[in-house]
Amino acid sequence: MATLPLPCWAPTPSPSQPRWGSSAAALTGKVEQPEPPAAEVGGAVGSRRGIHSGFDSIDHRDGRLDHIPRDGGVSITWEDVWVTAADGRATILHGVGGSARPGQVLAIMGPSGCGKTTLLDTLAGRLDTDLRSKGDIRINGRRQRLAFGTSAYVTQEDVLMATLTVREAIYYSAQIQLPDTMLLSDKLARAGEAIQEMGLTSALETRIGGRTTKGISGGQRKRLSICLEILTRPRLLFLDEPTSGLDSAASFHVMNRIADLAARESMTTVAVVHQPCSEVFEIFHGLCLLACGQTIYFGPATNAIEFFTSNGYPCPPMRNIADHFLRTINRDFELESGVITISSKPSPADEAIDVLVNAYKSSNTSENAKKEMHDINEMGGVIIRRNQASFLTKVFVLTRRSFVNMYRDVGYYWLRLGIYISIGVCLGTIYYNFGYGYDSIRSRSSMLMFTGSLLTLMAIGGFPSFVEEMKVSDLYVLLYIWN
Ligand SMILES: Nc1ncnc2c1ncn2[C@@H]1O[C@H](COP(=O)(O)OP(=O)(O)OP(=O)(O)O)[C@@H](O)[C@H]1O
Repeated sequence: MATLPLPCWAPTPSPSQPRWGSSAAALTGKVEQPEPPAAEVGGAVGSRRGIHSGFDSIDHRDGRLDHIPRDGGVSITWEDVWVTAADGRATILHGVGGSARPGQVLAIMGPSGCGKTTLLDTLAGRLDTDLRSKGDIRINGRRQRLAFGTSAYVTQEDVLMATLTVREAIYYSAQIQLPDTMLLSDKLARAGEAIQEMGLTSALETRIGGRTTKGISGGQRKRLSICLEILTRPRLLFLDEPTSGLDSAASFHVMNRIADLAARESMTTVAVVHQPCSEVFEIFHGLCLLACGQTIYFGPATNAIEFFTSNGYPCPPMRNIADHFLRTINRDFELESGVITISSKPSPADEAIDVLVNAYKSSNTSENAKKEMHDINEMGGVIIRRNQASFLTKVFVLTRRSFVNMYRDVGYYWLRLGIYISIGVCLGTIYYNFGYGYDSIRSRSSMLMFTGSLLTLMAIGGFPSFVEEMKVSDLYVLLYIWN
């Protein structure tokens, strides 16, 4: 075999996976799908020890992964991605590009409305139907859909069942998401690990709560949402504002744990982040800075400040560099504050965006980013499909969860039961002993009519609970069917 330069995150050669097997497959267009060992597919806790032993050292700050697990992780590249509204009136993303590699955390930052969530949705393949995208998005060098269980997405809005406790939410989720080949004790152990990783031990027995009932705090809700998604140890994790609602210490711990997990499990993490504190910013390996749908900077997070300084926007002393980036390119409030007038020249932020976008296009950073994309695409890689819980397990666990939910919902279950019993007693009293004559036929029909209408009307009362459950179920649909 010809000696090719070894990219920094190439898998350690082994008899079961030759170093260049996947790469060669990508180049020839054939994908070799070696039958993975059962433990690896299932992702059992026991198997994770095996995976861990597959890599010795990971320096996750400079992104060099000297050894990665045999299931070589998932890289994603995107080039010249455009997103427009279906009616053609607005262009949200203007030809953005970038890449993310296993073990790394890529932060997408930018002012509000610049297209961060749209980019995340485009990469995750869950763009709104009223938006159109074009561009070249590749998973391990190929245009392909992600196999089951490969990716997870934590949405901005936490979709959780209000009546469950934190422990129940995680345990039910573990039973539904993890494969039947995994022992229940292993599933619970995996859930325990995720609970510890997200620092939820103290809130385990607290109800989640919702609009009407107070439950866990906003920060704990966010951590719970992340916890539910990392149970399967996805290869690709998309996070939309994982630190919103968290104080700076909690933000740091959550992001730090996600970065550790990414490094340990060779997980590729792409996160939309709003205004990180300096400690959190230091955790990011890569930074994708957007403004008005255009790339201001894409490259190592550590080099971003140098890029701003060399283009005339140095960070003032004692200012958080993430704040500095966002302040420099935020034009939203300039109109209101009178900086922009109809006749005036471009505002300072418009000017900065213009300078930085052009500077980035002609910079070495942009060249390096393109080279990196090319290298990643050349590398290829095998995506191992994961097993999921069987249909029967899902039905059983979801039914059980639904009963627990209804049983604890006083309005939905107990109040309705009380109403049914009272109406039953009334009807029984009114129609008691009405005999078997011709007259009783009319009485029976009117009673049946009344009971039928009542049940139909009462069913409408359960609609809000049904909507809540649908939201949670939608998430599962995304997780299980969309994948
Ligand atoms: N379905 C849509 N149709 C038309 N425009 C849309 C649609 N979805 C989003 N937009 C617009 O696209 C722009 C980018 O939206 P997006 O949600 O990606 O921004 P963002 O950077 O994530 O903002 P924030 O940080 O406030 O969440 C916004 O101006 C928004 O109004």
